[in-house]
Amino acid sequence: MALYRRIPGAIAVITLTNPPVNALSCTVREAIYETVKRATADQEVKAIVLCGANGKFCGGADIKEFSREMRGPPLVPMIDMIEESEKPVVAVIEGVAFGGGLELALGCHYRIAHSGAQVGLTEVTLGLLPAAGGTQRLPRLIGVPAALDIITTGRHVSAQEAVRLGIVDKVTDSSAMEEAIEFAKTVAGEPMGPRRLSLWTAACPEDLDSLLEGALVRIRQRSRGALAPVACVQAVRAAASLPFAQGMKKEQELMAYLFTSGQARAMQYCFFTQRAAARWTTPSGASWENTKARPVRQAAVIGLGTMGKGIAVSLSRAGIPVIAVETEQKRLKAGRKAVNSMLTRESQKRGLAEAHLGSISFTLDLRKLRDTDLVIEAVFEDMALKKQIFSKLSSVCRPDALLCTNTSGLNIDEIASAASRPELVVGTHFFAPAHVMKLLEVVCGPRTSPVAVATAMQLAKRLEKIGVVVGNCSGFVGNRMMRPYTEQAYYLLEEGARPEEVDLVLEEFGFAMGIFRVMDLSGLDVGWRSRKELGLTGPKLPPGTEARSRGGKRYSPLPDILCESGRLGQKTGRGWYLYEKERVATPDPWLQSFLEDYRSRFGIQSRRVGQDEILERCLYSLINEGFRILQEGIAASPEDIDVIYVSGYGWPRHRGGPMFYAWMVGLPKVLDKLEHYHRTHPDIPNLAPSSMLRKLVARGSPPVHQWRALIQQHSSQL
Ligand SMILES: CC(C)(COP(=O)(O)OP(=O)(O)OC[C@H]1O[C@@H](n2cnc3c(N)ncnc32)[C@H](O)[C@@H]1OP(=O)(O)O)[C@@H](O)C(=O)NCCC(=O)NCCSC(=O)C[C@@H](O)CCCCCCCCCCCCC(=O)O
Repeated sequence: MALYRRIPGAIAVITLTNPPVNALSCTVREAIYETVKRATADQEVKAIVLCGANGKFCGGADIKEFSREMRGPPLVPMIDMIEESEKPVVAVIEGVAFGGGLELALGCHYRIAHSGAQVGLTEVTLGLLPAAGGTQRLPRLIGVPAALDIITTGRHVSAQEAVRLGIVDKVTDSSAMEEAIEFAKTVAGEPMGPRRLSLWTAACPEDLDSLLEGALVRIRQRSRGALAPVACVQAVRAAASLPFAQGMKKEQELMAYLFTSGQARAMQYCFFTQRAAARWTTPSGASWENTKARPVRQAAVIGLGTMGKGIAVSLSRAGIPVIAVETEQKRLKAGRKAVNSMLTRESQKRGLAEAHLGSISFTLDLRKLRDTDLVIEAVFEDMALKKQIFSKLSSVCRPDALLCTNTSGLNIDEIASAASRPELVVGTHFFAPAHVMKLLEVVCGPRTSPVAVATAMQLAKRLEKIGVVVGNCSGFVGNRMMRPYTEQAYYLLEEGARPEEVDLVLEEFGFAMGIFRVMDLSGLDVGWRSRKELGLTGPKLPPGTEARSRGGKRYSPLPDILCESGRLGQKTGRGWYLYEKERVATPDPWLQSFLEDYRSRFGIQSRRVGQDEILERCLYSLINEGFRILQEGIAASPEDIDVIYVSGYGWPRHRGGPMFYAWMVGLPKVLDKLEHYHRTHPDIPNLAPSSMLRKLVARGSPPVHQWRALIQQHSSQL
């Protein structure tokens, strides 16, 4: 609703009241209409102040209403009505003014913000564009270039920047409300015509076309295939070139197109699932409701390799004092130098005062950890070494200290078996670079206690990461699903495709990088090491093993052969591509002839592999593994899998995540295609459709949010 009150000085105050973010729901819009009409009709009222309850102006349109039938008064005429008011309307921006919230404020004649407030036209992050006049009013207010940036990125703009750009008229460190009331009194009675943005012309650079073209290039690089940012550019072009009324018409047309696109639905799904994952409930019933996280006042990181350094920086940035441990003086010195320079860069970039950083001390002595609340071990992926460390930690640390292992796939239960209190052992799978990447897989072993999970999830929040609780299995959720996906990519090369063809298809789907470019970036030796560990190649491989088969299943030795010949990716200048200029991947003629030789050596008839087949085999095998993960209870819900993929594996947000995408494509189609590919390749068991997928198809392919109820509770590993 919106509350109305009259205060001395002939001011009407209208307060949007719809916790938690004062979203513009049907009821709120109705109330705004009514209260603005009342204020304009009241002879005693000379000016109107519009604010939000609980220190937040407005989080925009009510996103939940987008999936229902639209009811109530629309936003556009409501904002027009405010702008047309002869009495000045002053918006008080505290907390946030996002999306429709900022559009509402742009319809007001003045905007006064608190210094801690943020504004933004965030619709593009939901697969939409600002469709309550934002694409037309903002360019008129601050000029086309600045508005284009804000509208196409959806970024949050600080109050300081907002006043510099002219989005708000004034910023105050004290009460924005009091400031606005005093200000409203001074402008009461003035003509409002000059304050109506719809009457302004947008300041436009001479080279408008090249500005817009440049924006489209950046959009293609950042989010290839996403419709919303492109529509935003078109809407801003309309603001620059058309009268307001025609620009508004264009805005509405573009919105209608986006609104009914699957992309908007996918991105709104991402918005809600990310928040649902943070709420953390497991099928076994553990949740925030019944479990209290232990406070973390001091933490330790063991190992200052790439991951350990990033984790130490993350902890410090969250204001948590850290003890960093290494085994040798030389490594400790190098680690300290690297961490300190990372922190300096971080604080310069983010404008963090040193006082807000947690202190970091460096030591070779594990006994210094006796008072820490939480330890994150981040040494190499070596089970024996990790077990040795956990055994030592058990004797050194406090009995209630949480012991975390940063591993990308080792068995948490086995690591916990070396600790005296396995219930306090939890996996924390950070992603590289750990101080940048948002995802944290919180891995529960069979003995991990709810308190340990809650503490790790609370830590994720403090580190501003997206924590997702997963069960213990090789590769957990994310890496486990990557395996069949990567394997399909190798098989496609064996059958006739080229790395650049596979990558192009995946990049057109929306991944920032295709799988072969990703492998070159992270180093082919990472997978090689783990295949050697598993005895799939290298010295542990039994003599006489067939080159292209392991345990009766198809196997591709292609990546092993590349590694053996020293092609480890970008770091050696050669991998699946050639890197003559640093980081620039070019197709390598050597690889092409190597693949031809390989095919003829193994009698493989090379064929043209179509784009559909590339996409379907790569994605559906990954999705199929997702269904197996659900069936085994390794993930609590399909939404959790999708959050992991969107926030940690570059799955395009406008495709919602693998499980959501499967549902959008149609589960019967996914099943049908998997059956087809499995018939064609019976030696690839990953292509055999999982029983969970069959079950969902048999039940009529219910929407994703209903799958959780169908997952057998008793199989849950969580
Ligand atoms: C605001 C935040 C920054 C707050 O962050 P914080 O961390 O404090 O809290 P949470 O993020 O956890 O949120 C708390 C709680 O609130 C829920 N929530 C947040 N925002 C909204 C919202 N806008 N609507 C509904 N619910 C919201 C959130 O889910 C949490 O709930 P939970 O149950 O999980 O506790 C942060 O929340 C944030 O960033 N929010 C999103 C801000 C945003 O992006 N706003 C833009 C919204 S879209 C918009 O405004 C569109 C406008 O341009 C209006 C367009 C007009 C529409 C007209 C439609 C015409 C369609 C025509 C189609 C015709 C088709 C045809 O022809 O048929």
